[in-house]
Amino acid sequence: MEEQSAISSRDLAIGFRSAGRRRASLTVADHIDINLRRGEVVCLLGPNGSGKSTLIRTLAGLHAPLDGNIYLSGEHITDLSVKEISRRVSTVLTDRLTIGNISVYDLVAFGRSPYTGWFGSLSPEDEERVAWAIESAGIAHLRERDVLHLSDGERQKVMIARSLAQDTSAILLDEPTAHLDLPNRVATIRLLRALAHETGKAVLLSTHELDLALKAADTLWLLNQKGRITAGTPEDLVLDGTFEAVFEQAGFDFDRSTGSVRLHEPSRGPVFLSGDPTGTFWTRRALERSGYRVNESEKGDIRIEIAVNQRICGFSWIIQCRGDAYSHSSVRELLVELSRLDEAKDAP
Ligand SMILES: Nc1ncnc2c1ncn2[C@@H]1O[C@H](COP(=O)(O)OP(=O)(O)OP(=O)(O)O)[C@@H](O)[C@H]1O
Repeated sequence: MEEQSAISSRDLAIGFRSAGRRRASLTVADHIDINLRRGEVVCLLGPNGSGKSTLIRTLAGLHAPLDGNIYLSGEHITDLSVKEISRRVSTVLTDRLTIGNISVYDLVAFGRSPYTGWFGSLSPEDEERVAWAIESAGIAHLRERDVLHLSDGERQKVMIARSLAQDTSAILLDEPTAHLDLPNRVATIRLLRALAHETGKAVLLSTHELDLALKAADTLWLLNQKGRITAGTPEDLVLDGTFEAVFEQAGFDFDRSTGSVRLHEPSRGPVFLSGDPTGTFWTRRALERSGYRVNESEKGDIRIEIAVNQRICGFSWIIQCRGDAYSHSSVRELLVELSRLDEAKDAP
């Protein structure tokens, strides 16, 4: 529904204009018709250089489009003043901070400038919003620190807090989790999802973390190397093969059955696993790393049953191979046994 649209584009072309006559302008992507709706988290994925940052900057009004139209809450971006744009869209970009001698609190408070003016004083409501943004981003302990002396991850969270303080209907973030450790990545994604789903904001974030995007996004925008965007629900794009196609290049092997990237070409097996789901999951990982093809069907010489062993508060693995059974109590033992069985099979 158009009234739910925070940002949309029609026949948009993005790229870089030449500075002089001798250089041609670079079209990064064109014919872009997207709709970023309130209340949803969209992850923008694409190979290096496909144009994710350029798209984010263009949609935020920070970079001029080559052609086409951008609408913020239904209004053409060129009909809006800079202040009106900054009340509708906030950004968290990858640029390094060039200002120093300013505290985290003051930088986050700058997020209120579309409402107060650069030198305007904060109202009690503004202060409340800044305090909420600092608390939500988990940076209360950094309030008085100089922004120049923050770690990359801390700075990233401060920029997210500033964007929250800006209180816009759309939040656009370029690789917001790049410098964050796993707990902070999870916290940031949870926060962004809560903002979208509970307060109706539209969230667009670019990332190279395929797994995170597949789990976090309500909608994926896949930008391929030819500048084409395909939008859809993550699972639909995996099942119809679009997801793999976008990253198609030698050595990239996405396993649709597990939703993860395969690092190793299987050369042994197949092995059939059954039993406890947690044990099966981790056993599969170890087997695939060791070059085994793990099979869904019961066909094959080797079958492994994984059970929870109450007596030792752990797991046990029973290998059934050519009429014999072998019992083991660790993945390491299991791998050694499988190697031995492999060698025995190949022996003359
Ligand atoms: N200032 C510029 N002038 C000319 N071309 C540029 C400029 N900045 C980026 N490009 C080119 O535009 C294309 C898109 O770049 P962009 O940074 O948007 O890609 P990206 O998908 O964000 O890449 P990455 O995943 O590596 O961060 C690339 O080919 C890049 O070389």
